Parts: sequence; structure tokens; C-alpha cells
Amino acid sequence: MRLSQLTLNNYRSYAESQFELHPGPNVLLGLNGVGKTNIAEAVGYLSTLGSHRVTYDQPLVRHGESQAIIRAHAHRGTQEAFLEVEINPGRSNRARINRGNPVRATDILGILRTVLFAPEDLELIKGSPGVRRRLFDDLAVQLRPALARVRQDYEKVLKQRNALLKSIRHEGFTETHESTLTVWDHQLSEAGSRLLRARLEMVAALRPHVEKAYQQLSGSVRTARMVYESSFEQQPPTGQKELAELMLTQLQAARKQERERAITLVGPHRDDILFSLDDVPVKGYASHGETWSYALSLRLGAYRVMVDDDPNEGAQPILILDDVFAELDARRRRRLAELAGEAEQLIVTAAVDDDVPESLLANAWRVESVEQISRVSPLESDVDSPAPSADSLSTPSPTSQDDDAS
Ligand SMILES: Nc1ncnc2c1ncn2[C@@H]1O[C@H](COP(=O)(O)OP(=O)(O)OP(=O)(O)O)[C@@H](O)[C@H]1O
Repeated sequence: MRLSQLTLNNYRSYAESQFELHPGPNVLLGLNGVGKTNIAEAVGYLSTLGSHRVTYDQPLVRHGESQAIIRAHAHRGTQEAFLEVEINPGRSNRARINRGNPVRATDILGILRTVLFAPEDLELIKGSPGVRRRLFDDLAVQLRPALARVRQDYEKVLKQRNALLKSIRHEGFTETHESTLTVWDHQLSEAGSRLLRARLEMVAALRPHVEKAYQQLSGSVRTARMVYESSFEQQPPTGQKELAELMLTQLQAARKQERERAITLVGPHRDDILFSLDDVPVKGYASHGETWSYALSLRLGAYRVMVDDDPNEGAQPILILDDVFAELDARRRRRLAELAGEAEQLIVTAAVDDDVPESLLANAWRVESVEQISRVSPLESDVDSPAPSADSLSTPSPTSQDDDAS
């Protein structure tokens, strides 16, 4: 999979900018704060409708504006699609496919697949369980877009149920409360069991790939392991019907405690995934370098899971490495470059040219400012080629660069 053209309107620091992207590596170089990550983030947003930096949309819209639009030409083998997403904070986001009528933004999920690794991913190890749950849920949604709805339903019922438990604590428990809780228990178990089943599948699919990626990246013989820790009092079964039944039983058993604490105590929103190297937990124990390698292995593993899911020519996800190389030692950089170099399209951002392995620098761009982006000659990476004009910025296509060079 790849993008050939990306246009940003009022997205983050970009008022109106267009970028040409190439198959293979695309490296964005430039000083801190010039807008490199904003581009990488926009590509990720097109495939997940979420940002790796914020959990809500407002910061994605250029300060002072009310709407951002991301447009892109996406290619999957010989198929091509023109994708457009409008980000409307406070209102529903919309999408358009091949310049058709506006549809719900979630309708574009599944068309473009990306895997993005960024420094924020250290939170996958160090952060709260919610960050880890999101990793598995996002991956499941990229593979099975219908799960986006299940996830929304689960969160909605959970919120309503928690609000009811709070009012029970204040107002006392009545028969009406009992029957409403019973209805919501069924709805929560239905959506929760689907979500949990998808997560368990993702854990099983990721496990061997993460183990392999960790060994390839670090050269270590230690085994990267992961264990799903469920809020159920027993090992969750694998079938969805059995999961739903078990969740219902556990909710009913927890009812007294839930009324006392005014919170839903059973379900996938309470779960965690324990990462370890051999039998030693990563969180709280691993070194900084090991933590980085583990987090990166999770993303490379996700990349492989997507490739397994659709092994067709041209279906590989776009791999995005945002500000990653600076944190790795020389051996890990080289290994990452080898692994990432296999991607049909790779987008890399870096503040320091020397941090990026030379093998990836064939297509590098110097981001000076949001209005000024120019190609970097692979041989003279410190000499900028003439900058394209500002305002409606379009980075030069390979043909025009060749013309410039001649
Ligand atoms: N909604 C917004 N409106 C206007 N400007 C924004 C918005 N969000 C972010 N910015 C600006 O975008 C810039 C950050 O861009 P970005 O994160 O892409 O930088 P970067 O080149 O990746 O930097 P670094 O190398 O430090 O990671 C900052 O100057 C920030 O103020």
C-alpha cells in the first residue's frame, strides 16, 4: 500500500500544502518543531481516524480554524482510491471516497493500513493499561473495521452503566434500577465479548512476530512474551458466545461490589496485557534500550500481522517511523533500517540527518518550515536544493527534480 499524494488543509501547522510521496523510503529531515511529525501523523490519521499524540481532534485543526481536511491518493496494487477526511471538532467527522458523497468517517476505515512507531510508544510499556488495550483494539479495528462500531457501543453502554451505578449510590437501589442494569449487562456482555475475542486473537497473532522482531532488533536471545490479564476470575474461553455468557455471570456476581464502588468492575475495559522478557516484566524492570526495543517490536509485529492478514502484492501497510532513529544505538538503527526497508512505502522523520541510516536516504526532504520543503541530495545531504514557492506548496516530483539537477 502507498500514498502518492497527500494534501493538508488547516491540518496542525499546515494551511494548504501538498506533498508527493514515493514508493520505498520517504525521509523528512528538519529542525525540531518545523512540522515533520504533523505530516506523519496525518497519514496515520487517514487509516485509524486517530492521532498517536492526542486522544481528541481539536489540536489537529490549525489554531483559529474550525475544520481540517486530509486528502490522499492511495494505491493498493493496481487499485487506486482518492480519500478525503474532514476533521470537525465538536461535530461529526466526514469522509469522501473517490469524490463521492460524504459518508461517516468510519466508512474509510480498512481502506488504508498503516503502522506508526513514535517515541510516544514508550507509553505502551510504561503507561497505564488503557494505552496497551488501545494498541490491540486499534490493530483489531484496522483488520476488521466493523469492530469500530462494537468498540463505540461498548464504551457507550459502559458510560451509561457507570452513571447508573453512581446514581444508585446517591439515590438508593430500586427495582427499576435492577431491570435497567440487567438490560445493560446483556448489552455490555454482547459488545464486550466481541471486543475481548478480537483482542485475544490479536495477542495470539502478535506473539510470535513480536518475539522474532525483538530478537532481530536487539540480537538478544531473551524471549519477548505477552500474557493477557483478564478481569474475569477464570481464564476466558475463546468462543464469543461462551465469553458473553461468562461476562454476564461475572457481572452478576460483582453486582454488590459494583454498587458499593459505583463502577463497572468486569469487562475488557479492566484488562491489561503483561509484557515480559523471559519471565521478567518489562515495565519497571527493563533498561531504556530494552524498553525501546520491546515497544518497537510490538509495532513491527503489528506490521507482520497485517501482512499475514492480507499477503497480496501491494497490500502491505505503510510503515511510519516518527523520530525513532535518534533513540537507537548503531546496531539497532542498522537492523531497523533493514527490517523497515522491506516496506512498500516507508515514512521516516528525523531532526538530525546523521541519525538516519544511509540506506534510507535515497528520497529525503528538508523541511525548513511549513512553506519550504526541498529535496535533499543523497550525496550532499547538507546542501539544500532550491525551495519551491510558498503558499500552495507542492514538493517537486521526481521528474522535476531530475530536470533541476540537469
Ligand atoms: N493545531 C495547530 N495549529 C497550529 N500550529 C500547530 C498546531 N499543532 C501543532 N502546531 C505546531 O506544529 C509544530 C510542531 O510540528 P511537528 O510536531 O510536526 O514538529 P517536528 O518537525 O516533528 O518536530 P520535532 O523534531 O521536535 O519532533 C509546532 O510549532 C506547533 O506549534
